[in-house]
Amino acid sequence: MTHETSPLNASQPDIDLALFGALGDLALRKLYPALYQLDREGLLAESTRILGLARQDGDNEAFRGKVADALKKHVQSGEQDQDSLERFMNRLEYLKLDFSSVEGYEAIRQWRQGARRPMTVYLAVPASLYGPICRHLEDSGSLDDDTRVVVEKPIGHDLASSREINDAIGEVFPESRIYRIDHYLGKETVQNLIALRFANPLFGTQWNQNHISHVEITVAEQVGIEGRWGYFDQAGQLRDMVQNHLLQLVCLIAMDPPANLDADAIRDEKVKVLKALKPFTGDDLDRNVVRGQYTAGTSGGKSVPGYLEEEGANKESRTETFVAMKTEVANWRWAGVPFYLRTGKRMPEKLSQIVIHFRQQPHYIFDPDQRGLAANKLIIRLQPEEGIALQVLTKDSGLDKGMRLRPGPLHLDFNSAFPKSRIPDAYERLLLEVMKGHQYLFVRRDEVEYAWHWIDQLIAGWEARDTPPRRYPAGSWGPVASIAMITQDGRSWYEDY
Ligand SMILES: NC(=O)C1=CN([C@@H]2O[C@H](COP(=O)(O)OP(=O)(O)OC[C@H]3O[C@@H](n4cnc5c(N)ncnc54)[C@H](OP(=O)(O)O)[C@@H]3O)[C@@H](O)[C@H]2O)C=CC1
Ligand SMILES: O=C1O[C@H](COP(=O)(O)O)[C@@H](O)[C@H](O)[C@H]1O
Repeated sequence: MTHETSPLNASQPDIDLALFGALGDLALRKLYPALYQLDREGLLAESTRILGLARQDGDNEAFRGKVADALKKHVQSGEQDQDSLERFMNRLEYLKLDFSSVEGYEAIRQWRQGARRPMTVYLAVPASLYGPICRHLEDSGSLDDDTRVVVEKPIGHDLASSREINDAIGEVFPESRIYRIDHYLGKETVQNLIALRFANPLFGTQWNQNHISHVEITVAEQVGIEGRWGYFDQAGQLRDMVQNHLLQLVCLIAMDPPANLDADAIRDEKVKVLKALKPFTGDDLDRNVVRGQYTAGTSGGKSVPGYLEEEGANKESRTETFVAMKTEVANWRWAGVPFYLRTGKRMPEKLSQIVIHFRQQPHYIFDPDQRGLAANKLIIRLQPEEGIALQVLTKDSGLDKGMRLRPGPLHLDFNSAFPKSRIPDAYERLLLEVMKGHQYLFVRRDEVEYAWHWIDQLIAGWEARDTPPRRYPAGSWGPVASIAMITQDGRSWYEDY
């Protein structure tokens, strides 16, 4: 191992990886860097091979050149060492293939001939190809009984299309060998939610409507749509971010304790949360959901175009780039506790955090002027830096202060608290878990479908109203209405960044 302490559990699952969409954005920007890091950490078996499949002309050498360029760009220079790079490059092979036709798949069967290790097939391609690729793999005799398939989000556009895609994959693979990625589940702090909630009685006993007044989730992105107009305009922020990432965060915060850490025990509890999400009805939608679209503004000190001026834009588009909502998990634990969610593109900074607001003490004995001081908050920061802070009230120090209170954090910054361990990227964790055959960080079919069911009713309400999104300038925290939505409840978005 070339690195100090690996936060990933050291073992080397021996697999072959067939990567469809091998020259696409996701592969180049996320998957090779993650695989390289696993290799560098000593977590890929010596015999593991990686077959890149794409439709561009090319051979192994040209392919390795492209991957090397991607690693140069996307791996920190201090983490690029010659031995690891060379070892990684030697694992790579290339096959030119048109995925939509069974012709050519025979080459995958040949590649696998004689290999004893199981194959993982990673589909980094549009979801419309998931079914055809699985079918062609099966028909060409390229699959074994232990082949696993990894699919990316979004699975479909709504409940009906996600069912079709899941059916098509399910004709070839049983659920136990399907790994649906939601990369937020691979983020270190997201996994820490499980440890935090279920390993610490301090929180476990307080985690309900008796002690928590409300929950906030912000997933703010500084980027715009990064040249992905074609995809994004069909999706919008609700489908792109809320249907998957934000709802997964809601599930992990709201779920009841699973009986154990088995994948299905956890996923059963998450499904119960999705089923308990209150649907939006009638005026609820106007009051409790805000859609926004960014206009020209400033991002990172530079002028940036509005959504409708992005390359390839349809000037009439009403697609939302921002959503804020107030929702509720209607069950025994959470009844009456609002969950405020917001996510948007072109916000002032990249910031993902969950804030759990605890209730005030029932009887207050301090200076009445200080009554407004906020009660305890637990701030769980996913990015940019990962950490957990508990906002507590303590006595202000000094002889002349009497019993004055002062809010301050009890703070756990993962980078400084555990300086020896590098925090792995979400894709490293997820790829390793697939290779090990662990499904607990992957989304089960019924989770995807209940999430779509809830999103579909929200979209149907929007469509029935046909109101345009509210505008917000790039570089702002979204439409003013999203601030009004929370202030009307006497609260505000937590802004002590
Ligand atoms: N990029 C990201 O950050 C994220 C992506 N995802 C998901 O990951 C998947 C891949 O996304 P992304 O990498 O961005 O997409 P890209 O379009 O960048 O990559 C897809 C790749 O698949 C290839 N491809 C498409 N059709 C065929 C075909 N019939 N035969 C052979 N090759 C084909 C494309 O080739 P060609 O270039 O020749 O068209 C392209 O290289 C999608 O499902 C996306 O929703 C999920 C989360 C984030
Ligand atoms: O899945 C997606 O996620 C990214 C945001 O991911 P993050 O890890 O950078 O927070 C988002 O930009 C993209 O539109 C979406 O498809």
